[in-house]
Amino acid sequence: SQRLRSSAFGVPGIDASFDYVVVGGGTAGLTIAARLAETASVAVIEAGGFYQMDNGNLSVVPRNSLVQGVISNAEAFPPQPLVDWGLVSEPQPGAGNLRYHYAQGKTLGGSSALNTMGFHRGPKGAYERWAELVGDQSFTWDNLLPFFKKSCNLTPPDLEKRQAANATPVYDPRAFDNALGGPLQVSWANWVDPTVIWIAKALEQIGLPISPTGFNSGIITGYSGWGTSTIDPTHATRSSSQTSFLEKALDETEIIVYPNTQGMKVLFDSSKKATGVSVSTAGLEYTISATKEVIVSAGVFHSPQLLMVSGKSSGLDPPEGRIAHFELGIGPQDTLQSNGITVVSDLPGVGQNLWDPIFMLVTNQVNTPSGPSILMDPATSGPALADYLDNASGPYSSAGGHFSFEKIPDSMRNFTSSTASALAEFPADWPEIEYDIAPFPGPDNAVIGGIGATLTTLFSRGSVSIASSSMATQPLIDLGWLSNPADVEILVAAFKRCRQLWNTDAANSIKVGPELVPGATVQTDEEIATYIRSNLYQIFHASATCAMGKSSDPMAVLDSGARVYGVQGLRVVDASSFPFAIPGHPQASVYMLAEKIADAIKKGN
Ligand SMILES: Cc1cc2nc3c(=O)[nH]c(=O)nc-3n(C[C@H](O)[C@H](O)[C@H](O)COP(=O)(O)OP(=O)(O)OC[C@H]3O[C@@H](n4cnc5c(N)ncnc54)[C@H](O)[C@@H]3O)c2cc1C
Repeated sequence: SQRLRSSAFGVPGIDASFDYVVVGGGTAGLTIAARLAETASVAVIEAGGFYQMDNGNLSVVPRNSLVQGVISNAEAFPPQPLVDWGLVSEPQPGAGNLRYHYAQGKTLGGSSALNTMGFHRGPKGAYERWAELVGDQSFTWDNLLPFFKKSCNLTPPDLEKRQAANATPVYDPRAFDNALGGPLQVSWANWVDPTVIWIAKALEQIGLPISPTGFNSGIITGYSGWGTSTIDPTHATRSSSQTSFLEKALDETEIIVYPNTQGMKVLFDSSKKATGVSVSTAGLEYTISATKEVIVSAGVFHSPQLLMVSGKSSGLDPPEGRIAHFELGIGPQDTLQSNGITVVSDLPGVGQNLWDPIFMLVTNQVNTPSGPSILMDPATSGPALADYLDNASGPYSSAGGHFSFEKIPDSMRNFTSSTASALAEFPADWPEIEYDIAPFPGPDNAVIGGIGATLTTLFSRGSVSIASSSMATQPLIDLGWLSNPADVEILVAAFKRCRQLWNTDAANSIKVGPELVPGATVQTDEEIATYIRSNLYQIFHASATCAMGKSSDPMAVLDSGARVYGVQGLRVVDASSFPFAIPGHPQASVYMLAEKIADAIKKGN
């Protein structure tokens, strides 16, 4: 018989034991927990609650994902403490020496509940590189495709609702297999912004034709096109790991969730096997034990932090005569020791290798009707709301959904030889730039068109470290922005491409007045670089702070099964486990990885 929904939640303050304990009920965490719960007992420890209650329509309505204040990268961002961790970076010398707020979901669903819903898979070459770096052919595109497919369900585009003949999605349906019953909803938005349609035309005019396969078949570079989003098309609401994987698991398994509960330390026995997690719910501390494994899925900043401050033990031989409980950590020895933590596994790579793809914008005023102007004008905003509620279409139903990727064309590659040879190391199908189109509101109901360029080959590396031995203290985040001059060179070339885009016939037909930002005074490479350094944004694709790699790689943290080197019974499965930032948007790969590792665990690997 069906259990009560309320039976699915753990009782705070009471110790309990499960086969698997997953720390972090985010994108990867809920996916792996839901899959493991099909055959085992599983607890999920999540620091946040339900975003539908804690962030209302801001997290549910697609349009709002683009405009919610919490995605501001300003140090003085508008806080949303119930759904965002409020992380702020260390000053970034490469980017105006400013500190940047970096939104990260703190809710069941994690960042899949805060993101802008773009969904696509990376290029085949990126996964071949992953396979090479970890020495495991199960990471090649062909071998990963079943896990990509398993996670999601595709709904074909609704052309009647989209009402945009110039934005008809082209895709290869063989990239999906709905018969597998993947719970994540993937679809095309039921509305397309007219400004985006014009700029998409401009992209074609600079040499990026519409992709014949779409962006889920492992081919992305050299194409533009209408991409999929994690939107449930029935009501045009967000599909997150919570609405998909967790909902399914709550109905069909015995999964137990501890919401509003923070994992504070992983616990180990004397053989360095993870035995559970010390957790805290509103200050109440207790232990959730794992008879089989602890899986850390706390995201790109908190997973390395948790490894570094974990855990506690009374069983290991105490150093220097200390007895009973002492702090243990997994990570760089120096960092741990200076925070009074005893090293359980000296892994210098923990928190290192942070890839954070960055982007910058060139903007112009445009004369096209657009989401921002439609929703600001009372004459059109009411009908738009009715269209959303009645038909699941109109501006509220879309979070964007246009992708394009390229390598900088030969005619514009004035790179230094060191940058050129570094770029040549990337696989041939790995793009250097992604273009993102964003219409936003200007003064007097004007529409500003933004063409953004994101670096997808990235040479700068940041890091995550700790300021104390407690998870209650924010991690120290150095984003590393533009610390490598090659990134500046490539972004300068990308900036010029953005101007080329704005000077196509298509863009000229909607442009009003002179370039707004940065404007005509910025011309030389040096002026462009200066502009970029002080107008830089993250695209929230930070990855690879607990990178997988071969055991011979001193910076590797995880083996290809996502097991932490040097201890037993502990894996890290989330965007931190990637060896690099997958070019483009990562969430499809996060879901895939969680599916893959769940499958491996179930098969005893
Ligand atoms: C604003 C924004 C926009 C984005 N847009 C896109 C997009 O359009 N397309 C795309 O593909 N990707 C996008 N991304 C990136 C993508 O969403 C993330 O890469 C992905 O969701 C990361 O998944 P994860 O499992 O690694 O971490 P998360 O989903 O962030 O999950 C980590 C979870 O762990 C919890 N947690 C952390 N520490 C603890 C602890 N100690 N105890 C208990 N719980 C803990 C957190 O609360 C969170 O729920 C975006 C991200 C953001 C933030």
